Amino acid sequence: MWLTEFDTPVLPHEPAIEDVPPARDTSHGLALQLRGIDKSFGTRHVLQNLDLNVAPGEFVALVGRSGCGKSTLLRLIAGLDQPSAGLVEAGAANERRLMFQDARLLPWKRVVDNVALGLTGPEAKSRAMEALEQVGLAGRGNDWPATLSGGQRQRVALARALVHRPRLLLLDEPLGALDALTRLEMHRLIEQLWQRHGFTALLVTHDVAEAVALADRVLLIDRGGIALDATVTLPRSRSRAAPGFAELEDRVLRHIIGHPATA
Ligand SMILES: Nc1ncnc2c1ncn2[C@@H]1O[C@H](COP(=O)(O)OP(=O)(O)OP(=O)(O)O)[C@@H](O)[C@H]1O
Repeated sequence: MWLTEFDTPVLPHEPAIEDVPPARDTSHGLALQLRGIDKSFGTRHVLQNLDLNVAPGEFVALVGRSGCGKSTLLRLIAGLDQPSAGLVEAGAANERRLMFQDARLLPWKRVVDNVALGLTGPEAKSRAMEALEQVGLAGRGNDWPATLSGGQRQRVALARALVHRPRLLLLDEPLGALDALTRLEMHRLIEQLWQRHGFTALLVTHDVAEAVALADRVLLIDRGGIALDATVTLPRSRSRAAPGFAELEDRVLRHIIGHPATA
């Protein structure tokens, strides 16, 4: 499917992206609350009795072995699938946006029209242009998606999410297909946009260093639950060479391979 599942119309008189208030609390003061989540596919129990609280504006990374259920969890939070049991409270559906590893742009629409998808009213195009500017693609709005690099396409996908001013941005391996340098540039961009707009971010990644670089908390999913919830207090923006970075990365990696450090 080409369209994201979140292409909901936005009122034309809504303020520009810069005017967005920080992420609003749910009734619990949380951006996201999961209680007792079970998810099974037939006899395969992927998630079991999983609880999670995420505060507004937090940046949380989900890591874990392939097949541990990271994407399944993100899909439940996005509302694309339902848990077998348990409660998901993640705010209004039109305040959540999901970004995937592939940008899923419509090849027959120009870049700006891809970003404006789902917007209505006379300001739709200018808002889309503004979002493109924020991701460093001012001037590329009239180009076709096929003329963009992989990294640029992911920037467009980011602009397409941001133009809806999400309170919760769900990122499912969005940088997984990019080269190392482009990934680092995208880290910086995502961090800047998160700091500027105040949305809550949930990032699924295979790359523990990426998780440590970006997240306030790194969650390890294992055997259906959260096996590690590591708070990252390193100052931003983080360099892999910074004191403490490698130690934290190593700690998470050791948990993933099943040999947590004892000290
Ligand atoms: N629609 C589905 N039907 C049946 N099984 C599914 C479905 N979706 C996911 N699964 C299974 O659930 C488990 C978790 O899958 P999921 O995609 O969430 O893992 P993941 O941690 O995101 O993996 P990866 O890191 O490789 O992307 C896997 O065993 C997968 O085969």
